[in-house]
Amino acid sequence: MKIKGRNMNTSIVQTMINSIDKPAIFIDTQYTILAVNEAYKNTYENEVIIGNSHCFEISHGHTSPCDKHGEECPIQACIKTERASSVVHIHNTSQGKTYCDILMKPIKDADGITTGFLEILDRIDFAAADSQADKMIGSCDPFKNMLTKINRAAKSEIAVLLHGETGTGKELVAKALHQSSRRAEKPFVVIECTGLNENLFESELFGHEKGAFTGATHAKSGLIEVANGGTVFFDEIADVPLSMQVKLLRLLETQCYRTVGGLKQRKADFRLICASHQNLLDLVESGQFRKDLYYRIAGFPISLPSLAQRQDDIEALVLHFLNHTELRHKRFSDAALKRLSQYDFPGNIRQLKNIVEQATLLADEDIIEIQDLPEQIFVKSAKPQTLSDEIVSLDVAEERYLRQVCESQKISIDELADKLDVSTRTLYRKLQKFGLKYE
Ligand SMILES: Nc1ncnc2c1ncn2[C@@H]1O[C@H](COP(=O)(O)OP(=O)(O)OP(=O)(O)O)[C@@H](O)[C@H]1O
Repeated sequence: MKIKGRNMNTSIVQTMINSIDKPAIFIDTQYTILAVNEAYKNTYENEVIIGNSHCFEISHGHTSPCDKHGEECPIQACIKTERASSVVHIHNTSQGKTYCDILMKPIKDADGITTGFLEILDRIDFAAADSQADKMIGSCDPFKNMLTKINRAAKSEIAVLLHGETGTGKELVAKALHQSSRRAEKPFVVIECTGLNENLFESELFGHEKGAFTGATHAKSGLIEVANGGTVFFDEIADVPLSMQVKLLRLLETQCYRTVGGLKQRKADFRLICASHQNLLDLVESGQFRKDLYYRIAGFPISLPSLAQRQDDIEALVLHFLNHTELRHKRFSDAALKRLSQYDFPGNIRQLKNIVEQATLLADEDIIEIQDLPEQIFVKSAKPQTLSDEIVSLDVAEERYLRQVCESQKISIDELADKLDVSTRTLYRKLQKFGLKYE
């Protein structure tokens, strides 16, 4: 990328910045702010001095660029790829630490030389790095990647398909999508697809007229009508019976429906979000889910990471759930937190929440120790260990592998050391280092 110093028409840039309805700045290649709009100034407490302040000083209170503080710098990505780049950062705004979806665009002159970068901010209000009521909590990379997708999808009407193991937060994400959308003031309606037979599904969805079937003593509105103008969340969409899938497809394609026993066509107006813990493409392959319906609902697929992929977030989530108990003055000991971070949580965030609630009740003292954790933590999970895409240090990989071996092997410690190709003494030393026991 060809880069030029600070030699450009700042009044043109200022006019461009002023026309942007989100907080925006123009910065030169040395991170100095050369133009700023009112929305940006109002976002931060730190005062912007044109030609003097650096972006990282205003947004983070740092004295050097973000990549020197363990965060990705979107300017570096722009320089590398010569294209716009985006990243999710936590900024110190006038409302405290706030997630922001940052879009960075290189600005070139007539000769194709980059004269600086346009930074546009989009606040993400539905998430926080540390405990805040009614927010999604987390800060690890898989969580931040998910936030970007949620934030982008929320701005459009596209049909979103959420895929994640049970308890990973699919309903919470669906609510965040709704609350960040233009439909936020309208209803958010959940349709639990599990256990609904064909008749029930149709009358729940579309409503029924008086006398439409035995027991229909009065007319009843369907959930599609209740959701008018808002969002409908179909939870566990894979459980919709095949015979009903075609009716659902017709509703989505035509946005029209009839109540059970009714003749009049009604117009539906809702944004569609679906969720499944199963891989729908596998179900399409095996003929259990209609391909046409799949492509209709999977406009924008979002995968939710399991808690095992979010080990760095466990402590923040523990504190968050603790804050929501009546015994919020209690604290988890370091050892108890470490034990929690070693467990792989087949029930994901919901299970962690339950465990925190149980442990606060079980602990007689204000400090919650390992022995206060519920027994399930000490029972080997049936979930097979697989290699994830996450890159961890060799030290962490060694710890995880040893933990897995300790839980699964029944041979003597000498035999185990032999198989691991270390001396028994070395094995004991490693077990001690990671706080593991081989029994
Ligand atoms: N990032 C998060 N921060 C804080 N709480 C969370 C987060 N994600 C999920 N939770 C909480 O975890 C619990 C489970 O979340 P939710 O019901 O949304 O999961 P789910 O994937 O829809 O579960 P299921 O597949 O069983 O329907 C809820 O109490 C929710 O508030």
